[in-house]
Amino acid sequence: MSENTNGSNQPESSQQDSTGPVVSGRIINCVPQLPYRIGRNDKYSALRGDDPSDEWIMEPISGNSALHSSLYLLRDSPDWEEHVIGWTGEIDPGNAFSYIAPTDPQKTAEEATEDSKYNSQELNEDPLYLSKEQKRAMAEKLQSQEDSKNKMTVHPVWLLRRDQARWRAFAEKVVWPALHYILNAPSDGQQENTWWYDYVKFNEAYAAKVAQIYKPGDIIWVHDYYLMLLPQLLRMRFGDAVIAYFHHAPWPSNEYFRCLSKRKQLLDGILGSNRVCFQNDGFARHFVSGCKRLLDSTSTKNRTNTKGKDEWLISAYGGDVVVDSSPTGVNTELILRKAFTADIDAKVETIKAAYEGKKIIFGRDRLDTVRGVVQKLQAFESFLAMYPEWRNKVVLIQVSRPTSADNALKLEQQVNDLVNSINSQYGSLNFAPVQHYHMRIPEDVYYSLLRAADLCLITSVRDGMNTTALEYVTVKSRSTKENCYANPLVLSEFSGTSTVLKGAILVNPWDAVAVSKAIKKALSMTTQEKATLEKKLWSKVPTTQDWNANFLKRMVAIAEKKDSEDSKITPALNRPLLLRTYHASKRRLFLFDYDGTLTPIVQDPAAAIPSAKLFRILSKLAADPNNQIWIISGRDQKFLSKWLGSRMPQLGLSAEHGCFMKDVAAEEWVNLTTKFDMSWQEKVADVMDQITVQTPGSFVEKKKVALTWHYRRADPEQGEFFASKLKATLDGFANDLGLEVMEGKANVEVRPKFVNKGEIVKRLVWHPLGEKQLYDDEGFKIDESIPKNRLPEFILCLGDDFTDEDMFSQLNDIEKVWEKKFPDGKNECGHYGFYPVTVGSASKKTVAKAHLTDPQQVLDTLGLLVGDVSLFQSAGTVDLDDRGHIKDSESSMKSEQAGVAYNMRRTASLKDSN
Ligand SMILES: O=P(O)(O)OC[C@H]1O[C@H](O[C@H]2O[C@H](CO)[C@@H](O)[C@H](O)[C@H]2O)[C@H](O)[C@@H](O)[C@@H]1O
Ligand SMILES: [Mg+2]
Repeated sequence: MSENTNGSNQPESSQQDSTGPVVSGRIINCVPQLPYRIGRNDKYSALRGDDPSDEWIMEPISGNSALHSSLYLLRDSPDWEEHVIGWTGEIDPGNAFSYIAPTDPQKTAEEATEDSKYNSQELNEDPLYLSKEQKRAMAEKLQSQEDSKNKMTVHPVWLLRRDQARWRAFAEKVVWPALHYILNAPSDGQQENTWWYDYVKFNEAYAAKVAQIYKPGDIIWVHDYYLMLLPQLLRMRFGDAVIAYFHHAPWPSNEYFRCLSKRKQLLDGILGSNRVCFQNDGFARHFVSGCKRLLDSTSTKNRTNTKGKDEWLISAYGGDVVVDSSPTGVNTELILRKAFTADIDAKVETIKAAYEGKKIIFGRDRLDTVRGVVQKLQAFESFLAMYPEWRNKVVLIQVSRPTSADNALKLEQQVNDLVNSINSQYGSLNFAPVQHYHMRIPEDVYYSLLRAADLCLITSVRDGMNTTALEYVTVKSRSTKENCYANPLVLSEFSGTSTVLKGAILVNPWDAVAVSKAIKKALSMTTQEKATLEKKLWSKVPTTQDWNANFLKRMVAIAEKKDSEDSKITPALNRPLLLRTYHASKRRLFLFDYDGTLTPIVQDPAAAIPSAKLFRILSKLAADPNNQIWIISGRDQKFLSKWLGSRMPQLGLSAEHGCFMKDVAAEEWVNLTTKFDMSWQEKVADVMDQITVQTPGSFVEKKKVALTWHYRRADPEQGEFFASKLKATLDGFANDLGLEVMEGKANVEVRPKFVNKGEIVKRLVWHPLGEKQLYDDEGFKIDESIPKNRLPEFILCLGDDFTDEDMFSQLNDIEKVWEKKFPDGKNECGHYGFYPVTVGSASKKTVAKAHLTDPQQVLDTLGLLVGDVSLFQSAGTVDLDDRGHIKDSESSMKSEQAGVAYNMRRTASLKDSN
């Protein structure tokens, strides 16, 4: 199958008209980790001669209950065939290696020492060599964990290198803190770069896995911040795919998100999706705002449904990405079934009896800084201080799940100190008012505590969706003798859950006095008040069933709509493919816009001068005699000559949006507008001057032909307002004068209509590459007799703005002509080597076939072509082996050989011990 110029391995036509079914009925769920823990069973199973796959145990893991219950419900749904792709998590090698050469009483001390040395080295070097057969056996075993009638197929992502925690590092140590309003300490960034490298590879491993099973019409559902790059990696491969990204965690204000060094790459990665969904409107709004500020995206807002939910359309890279919210829920049916059994009734009775005469406040949180355990304890201490009448009458049972966070020990210490302080002040020999359990508790104990509780207290300072709150309200909805029906919930207003349980007693966890008052209020509520509150909350608990159904319903609608022409998504440029085509071609033409493409946009137009890096890369490109480079800009001749032409005469230049041209290696400029009446300039300048007076900070750039009104330094709202006013005024007479009015980046430009960047592109492409440009007074005519082998065979055209669309559409038109004229002239990838690529997302729609995020990515991409930047630095599409090494690299081969050797030794050792 041929690859098209954006690198999808679907035929080009399939990007235009969907070839597969709109929806296939299959969901590919990409989750950060499979819902199982995998580890060695025991060291003896192999010795017993059992099947090697029996050495492994796989057990369901707790945590992330919303996501896991969604996976299980979809598995049982008659409407969908579910595929789950997920990392195995850290595989526990257990004691596996001690039996390679078990200590043999017959051996000498020296031999035994040798053995243990050998074994410990093995363990340290790579405890996780699994042969292909073992991996297959484990995958089958994972599959068989599910019941036989299920329709869920599990596809493990194996990443078996040493230090398996590396795969989490960037997500957990860099992204997670920013999402939770925590700023990391300043650093030289070296370690972060290593983590980033692993993060990219982690995402790429998923992309490779999806590619193995993807069929047109599948819905790909990517979950959470470990996989932010995956949507874009998939978009590069499957231009037509229906991709959703659901962000389970909170999304921060841009003031925090923008502190991440990889902020643009992360946003860019997510925006490969058709839909980006959050737990609530607030998070979605922050995301939209971040995209506007960091990527220069535009957005429109719709109020979509009767529930008053907001929905945005972000125009990113030429396509519309839906941004909305849909809170995850819990499986209320299952919870009620599990929480109300005879066994749990008995456990509730026991708990109640243990704290007879006392009210039970319950909390269960992960022990990290954002779950607010410290705040909770401080508030409880204040409560006992403020309300002495409650002393000895209330107990706080706090279950804190351990974490491996860097600061876990410090936090544990702080929590222990607080618990000790409260218990020593307000407790006695018989009773400690805080019962703190720093552990995971089994599900039955958890349900028993939820049922026994008189109050649930959640004081997190930041979370996406707190399922404990939802589970508590669910359990309290049932009235039984032991259940303490309708007991209330005190909930932090900073928890994502507060946006769905708006009726709960909401508190600011930073205000210990307010929380104390809320505890008092909750504990003093009458039965009637409690029942009313519970009724209100229970009706709002989102269920996983509804979440799945609504989410997928919307995705189906998006899949159906995406076929309409106005909602195409432009994928990221496939740089490996670009590089391949570049190397395989000789007659190469580069057509570059300048501002916003080769240089970043800055406040002052005069300050946007070329960087040393740009010169270095352009010089290297131009040094290859097969390359011809043109800068096609809105800038005037003076600027282009001064900053580019004088330093690199080998560049071709076009100024003022196609009004002037200077041929490659020539000195003189040619004016293509000599025959045009220029009296319009005065009229346009007058109108612009009037608007300038009304818009402080704005100014007019008067070029030889074109005029540009700039408002970047004006107040943004005022600038936008007067820009549209100016455009409307100019549009009123532009057509009659043969002018075009263009809205650019914080500017409004006017030039004669008959010249544009597209006309220049037409002239350059329909021209024997390397020959002098000829001009005559009759204007430019296409010479269709030029043989294909003298025309360019690689054209990279880059531009960021509205005016650059003329270049892209010209290339698209020429491509169509060539399809007819040179049907056999395609390259080995099945196209003509045309790469119309937009930079960023200033214009809402683009006819470009691919995008690059910003000028930095442009330079990286050009650097890639001249060998300055490695493929990896230029980001994306590196195939990995199962251990996370780059496929076919030296380290991959070494690792493979070591694995084979290891397995041989192991087998021999097992034989010996039998
Ligand atoms: O076709 P281009 O090479 O992209 O040039 C388009 C216009 O770019 C310049 O203005 C823009 O860039 C400035 C510097 O970053 C920025 O301050 C301004 O807000 C942008 O509109 C230039 O001044 C114009 O003459 C070009 O037509
Ligand atoms: Mg530009």
